[in-house]
Amino acid sequence: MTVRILSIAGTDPTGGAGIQADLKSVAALGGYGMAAVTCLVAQNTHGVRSIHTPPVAFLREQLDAVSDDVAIDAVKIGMLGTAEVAATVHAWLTDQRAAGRRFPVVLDPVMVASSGDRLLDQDAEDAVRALAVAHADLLTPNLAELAVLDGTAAVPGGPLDSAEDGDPVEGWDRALAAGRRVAAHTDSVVLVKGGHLPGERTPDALVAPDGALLAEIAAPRVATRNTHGTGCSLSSAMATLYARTGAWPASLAAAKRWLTGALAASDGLDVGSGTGPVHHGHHLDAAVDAWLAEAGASDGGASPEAGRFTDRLWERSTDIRRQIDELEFIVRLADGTLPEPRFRAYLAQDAAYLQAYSRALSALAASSAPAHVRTFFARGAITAATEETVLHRQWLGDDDGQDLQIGPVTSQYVDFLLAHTGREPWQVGVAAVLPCYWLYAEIAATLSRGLEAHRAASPEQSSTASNGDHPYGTWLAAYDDPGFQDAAAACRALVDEAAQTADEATRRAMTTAFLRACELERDFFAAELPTSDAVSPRG
Ligand SMILES: Nc1ncnc2c1ncn2[C@@H]1O[C@H](COP(=O)(O)OP(=O)(O)OP(=O)(O)O)[C@@H](O)[C@H]1O
Ligand SMILES: Cc1ncc(CO)c(N)n1
Repeated sequence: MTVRILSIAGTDPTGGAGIQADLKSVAALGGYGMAAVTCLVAQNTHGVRSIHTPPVAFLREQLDAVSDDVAIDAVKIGMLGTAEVAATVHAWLTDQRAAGRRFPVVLDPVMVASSGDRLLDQDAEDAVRALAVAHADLLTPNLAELAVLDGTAAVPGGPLDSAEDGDPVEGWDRALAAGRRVAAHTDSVVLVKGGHLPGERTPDALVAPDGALLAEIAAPRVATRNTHGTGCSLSSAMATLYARTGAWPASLAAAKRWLTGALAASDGLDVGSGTGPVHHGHHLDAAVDAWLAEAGASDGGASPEAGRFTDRLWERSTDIRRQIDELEFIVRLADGTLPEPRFRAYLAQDAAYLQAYSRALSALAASSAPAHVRTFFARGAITAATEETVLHRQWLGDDDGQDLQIGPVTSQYVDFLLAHTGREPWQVGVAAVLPCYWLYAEIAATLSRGLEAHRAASPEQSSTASNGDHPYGTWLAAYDDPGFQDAAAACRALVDEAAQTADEATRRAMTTAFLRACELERDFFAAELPTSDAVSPRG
């Protein structure tokens, strides 16, 4: 059944936060969104300009108009602004309960905007606390709001003590402790959010009134400044998913997956010049593209000449790239905790892959592509066959790979490349090999951040060895090399050029080949490999 979710919140005319973000989030997660406005906020991605609060009697009329007519499956409460508004919502909820209408209530205790602007009167804090105690099932404060609810905003040892700077682990422990106190006091589940902690991780956790830790999720921090409205969006997502499932931990797991994708795709939006919004409907792009393609329209509805073809490829690969970033293999490769046999097994497959890859690039060098494209890939074929193989030999010893068992993903990827570079138009071939350059260049950047964190954690090593004592430091450094990054940028430019010479059907084949290659890159990292003796240790 489609769940009916009512948001009670303030507005954001730029659509990134407040009620506008709530409606988008509810729709993105398959719910039916409704909204009653508490106050109108003149704001944009730079901050709040002014706030207009209509008479609260009118808010009550809006709420009654909804509840007199529609069965509500969950309520999300956002910005309340004043004590009077909070009391009005409080009274409406009390009347709903008295009338026997029970629905879950998610309260996002909005107090300060991400721009730093205050969104709640000082004297309204008590009214919000009272609302939390009486009616909330889930509270979703950020660290600053948690400190206010906890009454420890300026207290040493409170949750804010190490926010933004300081030790993230210690800060997270303090936040969890404050979350437990607030959960007990309000008899609500509290979603403790680590978005404002320093460091590479953005942990989130659910704590119950009895102090139990119901769930903890350590998602990687998405490198973007576009975080406007993440709190609004997450709390609406939680209301929608809980109405569907009745389970907070499952709701959080699904909501975080969606939100991480929305953050990752936010750079594809061009909304405002400050702290931009997230792309709520990022997962819908593919469906719309498919409908348009069926209708005979051009890719994505945009004219083929508008923007770079590879920008759209990048956007379409957002989900796959996020899945790669979240792979245990990648996370542990970055922090150096990947077991060495697993790394060696991967490299052995990669060595086999590179030999075939070199043949695929040679096929492009022998294709009907323009001369400068053919020379680029002729050089690439040599590089793949030599430099990268040398790197592998450092790790795999003199093992020539004769008795190596080629894994199923390796053969899939190799077959895919050889088929697309030999038998398809050259434009499709260059799109098929692009992920091997571009995704690796991007992942290398992510991994080298892991390497830097590692170096920072063991400074005494970094002065003597260039890569600290990170076990895979030399390997990581090779892909972060400027030469490799340049080759990736050049390959991307050739794909853009290829797209300009291609007809619509070929462009579609290019997109399909690129996305398939991205999936194969993901599967290659994720493959379960036998850590067999066929891979002999380095001599
Ligand atoms: N850069 C990021 N990468 C990944 N997740 C993030 C990032 N920034 C915020 N989040 C996530 O977004 C959610 C909202 O967290 P945050 O603590 O930023 O809330 P907030 O301050 O209430 O948001 P708002 O900016 O809307 O006021 C959390 O799940 C948090 O982990
Ligand atoms: C209306 C509204 N609610 C919440 C926030 C917090 O991001 C905001 N900026 N605006």
